[in-house]
Amino acid sequence: MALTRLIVKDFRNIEACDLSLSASFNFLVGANGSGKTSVLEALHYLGHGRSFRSHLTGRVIRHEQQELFVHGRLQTDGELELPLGINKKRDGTTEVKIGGEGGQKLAQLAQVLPLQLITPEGFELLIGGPKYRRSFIDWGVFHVEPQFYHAWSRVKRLTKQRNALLKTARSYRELSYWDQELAVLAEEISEWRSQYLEAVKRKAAEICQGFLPEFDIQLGYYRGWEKDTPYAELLTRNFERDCQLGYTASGPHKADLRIKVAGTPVEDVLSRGQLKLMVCALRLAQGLHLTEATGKQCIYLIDDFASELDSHRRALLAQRLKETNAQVFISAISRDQIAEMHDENGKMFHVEHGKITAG
Ligand SMILES: Nc1ncnc2c1ncn2[C@@H]1O[C@H](COP(=O)(O)OP(=O)(O)OP(=O)(O)O)[C@@H](O)[C@H]1O
Repeated sequence: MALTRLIVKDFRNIEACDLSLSASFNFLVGANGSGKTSVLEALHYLGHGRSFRSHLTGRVIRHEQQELFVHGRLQTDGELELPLGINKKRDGTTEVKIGGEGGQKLAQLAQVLPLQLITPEGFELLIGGPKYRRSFIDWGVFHVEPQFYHAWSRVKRLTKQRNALLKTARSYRELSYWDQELAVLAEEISEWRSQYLEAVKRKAAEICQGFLPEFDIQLGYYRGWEKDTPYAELLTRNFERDCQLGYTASGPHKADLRIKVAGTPVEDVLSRGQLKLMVCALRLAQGLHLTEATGKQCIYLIDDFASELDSHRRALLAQRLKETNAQVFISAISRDQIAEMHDENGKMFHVEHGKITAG
């Protein structure tokens, strides 16, 4: 599965580009501020309907323009190509097209175009708050478990509604009806997350063994509330405390992935380069599991590939990426930085002042 073509219009400093892509490695090389990350950001926009750099659409649309446009052609199994498109206007209106049909949801776009992003700020996954690791887990569960999206949206809505009720409720009876549904869905989601992590953990451990053989890395899943207690029981038991707090203190919205090296949090042990490799190992493991579980392949977007990595580690990462047979987009400031990645089927794009040329 790969994008064969990418058309971008009025996105950051890119006025217009139409790129014919390689199904393996696509290198974006150019000076600082030339627009390399903007190409990756446009691809991310096509898969998620949002930027990974700004929540404000106005920042992403090219200055003085009213709308941006990203269009891709996705080669799936067989000969057929699926056209995908997103158009976003300054007033916030979004139009998503899949297979030429408008009115599609962003979640459907995310479903057909699984992307994995690795940026120099990607350490957040390891050292940032639990929300980064929850979204790591949920990316995978979303792709392998068709019921997840609906169940998780419902849990978020029910928890919000519960938090509002906690501020006025006089007795647990006022919440119990809603909690029944919440408890069932929370248990289901936690089980999916747990199963997913079990599978990914094995793959991540094997990749880490190659990247960081000197460390014994452990991944532990925390479902968001104590072990062995059914969620329904916890909600009842914590009612008074939740009322005092004004929100639901425990639950799947507090789930986390605890990552340690010999019992110590990773940020206290690993160097920046090692942290980057660990992030790459986790994301590669997710991609491999996706292919195994669904037959789909994810597309890797790697911004500033060389940062923090010595040439030996770059070669290791390049090798592992090649083995996945996935489509990869890599940005770098110079060709030297990607020398370890030579790929006969790859394509090189030169980026300069928002203009992108192949060659
Ligand atoms: N909305 C916008 N309209 C026009 N230009 C923009 C907009 N937003 C950002 N820019 C400019 O786009 C350029 C591209 O930035 P980008 O981050 O893509 O560069 P880069 O090649 O990845 O740089 P680096 O190597 O430093 O990471 C920057 O010069 C930035 O000032």
